[in-house]
Amino acid sequence: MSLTDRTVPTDVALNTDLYELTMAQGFWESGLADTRAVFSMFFRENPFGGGYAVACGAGQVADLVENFRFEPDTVEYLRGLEAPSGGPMFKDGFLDYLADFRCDLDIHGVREGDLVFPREPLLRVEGPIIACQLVETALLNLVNFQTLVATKAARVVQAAEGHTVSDFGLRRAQGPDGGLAVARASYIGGASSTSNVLAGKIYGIPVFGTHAHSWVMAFPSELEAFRAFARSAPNNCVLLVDTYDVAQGVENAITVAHEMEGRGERLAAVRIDSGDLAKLSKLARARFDEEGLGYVRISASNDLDEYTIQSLFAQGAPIDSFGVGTKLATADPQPSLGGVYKLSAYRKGDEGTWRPTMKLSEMAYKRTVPGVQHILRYRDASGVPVGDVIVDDDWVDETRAGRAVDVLDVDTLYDFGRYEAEEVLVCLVRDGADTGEGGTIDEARERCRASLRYLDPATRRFLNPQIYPVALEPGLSALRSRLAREERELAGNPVA
Ligand SMILES: Nc1ncnc2c1ncn2[C@@H]1O[C@H](COP(=O)(O)OP(=O)(O)OP(=O)(O)O)[C@@H](O)[C@H]1O
Ligand SMILES: O=P(O)(O)OC[C@H]1O[C@H](OP(=O)(O)OP(=O)(O)O)[C@H](O)[C@@H]1O
Ligand SMILES: O=C(O)c1cccnc1
Repeated sequence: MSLTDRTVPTDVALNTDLYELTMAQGFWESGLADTRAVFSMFFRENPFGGGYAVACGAGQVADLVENFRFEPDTVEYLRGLEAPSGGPMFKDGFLDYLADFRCDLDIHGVREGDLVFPREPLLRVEGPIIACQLVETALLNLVNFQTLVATKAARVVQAAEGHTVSDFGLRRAQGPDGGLAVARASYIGGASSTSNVLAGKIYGIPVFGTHAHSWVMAFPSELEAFRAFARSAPNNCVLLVDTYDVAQGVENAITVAHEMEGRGERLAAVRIDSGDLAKLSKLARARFDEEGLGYVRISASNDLDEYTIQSLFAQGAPIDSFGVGTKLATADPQPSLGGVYKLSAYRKGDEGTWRPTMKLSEMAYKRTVPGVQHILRYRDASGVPVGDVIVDDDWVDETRAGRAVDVLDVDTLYDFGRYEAEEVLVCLVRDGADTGEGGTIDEARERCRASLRYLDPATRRFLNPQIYPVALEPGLSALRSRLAREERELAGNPVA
């Protein structure tokens, strides 16, 4: 695998499921390739039972689209594929088409670091249906995982109450690409640094590290190990004090801290990686303070997540920073966001208007939202978001401005008329080219911080958070009900 300045592998066009190519060949052969389509990428539930998700991945969408090419060696690989019942999988004419293919799409998306809620379009992809279909898997792959991890990171950072969090997850991440995505998404979600040096080089994320137990075990005694580390890394000295016994480890760190002071240096911190982190951090804090070493910080690690960190502070643990690995990198306990990509409108030939489409599932919960959707976020006078409304400009009910109908329950109505609204989606890609609206990861990180600061604490809390209103503009809601009725009638089941 080659790693470049993006997380997506170089051959982005093949970073897909086979069926996208099979369908693309079908669209090409049926003369449908240029039918205009709109797809919406969304998820149905906030991850981790929380009240929000942090959008992440949109900043890399333009890069993906601009590099979406079928290079000659890729085309030759596809030419060599055999269908299960014999013969070539792909036709020569289609492969010639792919060789000249340009991903001529317009893509709108929720900016990285912005909050996003169930059923609203995280991405809206518009263009020839063949191009929309070909990018499906790669877009989901890019946005699903990073949104999940950015949300996890935001929760961990929220629990850390202003104390720093470092991503330590590379060793437990889902492969090298997964580790990079974790570092990037964690940083956007609010982590201050990563132990992943490649992520530091590629994305400019600050890197941070201490030392392992093996360092201590490689010396005849812990004190000698600490002394050698302090000599070798005096400006970056964090000593791991739990290899044998934390109380003794702290005493050894105190000895070394005093020796460092004699050389005009400072011990930065100690790290505790096992045992009762509340009890041991209090012990360490008390001893450093008694020794006039109040500047030595206390760092903790060991299978941490938002709940353990919250509990540690509830116990009064004087911990200054956290290293969080496994549970961040694997988005424990929810391994996937479950984001999907659904056709929401299409337009044939030179038709001037879109035909909205929806998927009517047996479960109302799985019913999609039709149309060319965008999101209005309403805020109260102090900037707190009070609700999001999904709008299709072609289906607005002018008589009910500011009103909205809950996305899951048509009997729940909202009136946002007295609030200010802002557009949530930005145009990331226009005619296949980067608009520059994706922004930098530092901007995304700041956006996430600000968004969470404004979010109602009732929606932000971990336990039984208040559901943030996501609604449809009344015209779009009426359209959705009509399409559902028509689809049921077509299926011969008008009352279901
Ligand atoms: N005071 C505490 N309150 C709540 N959870 C804690 C506290 N101290 C530690 N934990 C968490 O409890 C879990 C288990 O801790 P424990 O001391 O058993 O570590 P361990 O993994 O068994 O130790 P080792 O790393 O030596 O194998 C970890 O997730 C740790 O973060
Ligand atoms: O606990 P995490 O959140 O995953 O953070 C990363 C862990 O990785 C390191 O130890 P490693 O797992 O290699 O060994 P250990 O568990 O025996 O300390 C480090 O000491 C952390 O405990
Ligand atoms: O630098 C550290 O302390 C570190 C990095 C990765 C995993 N565990 C610890």
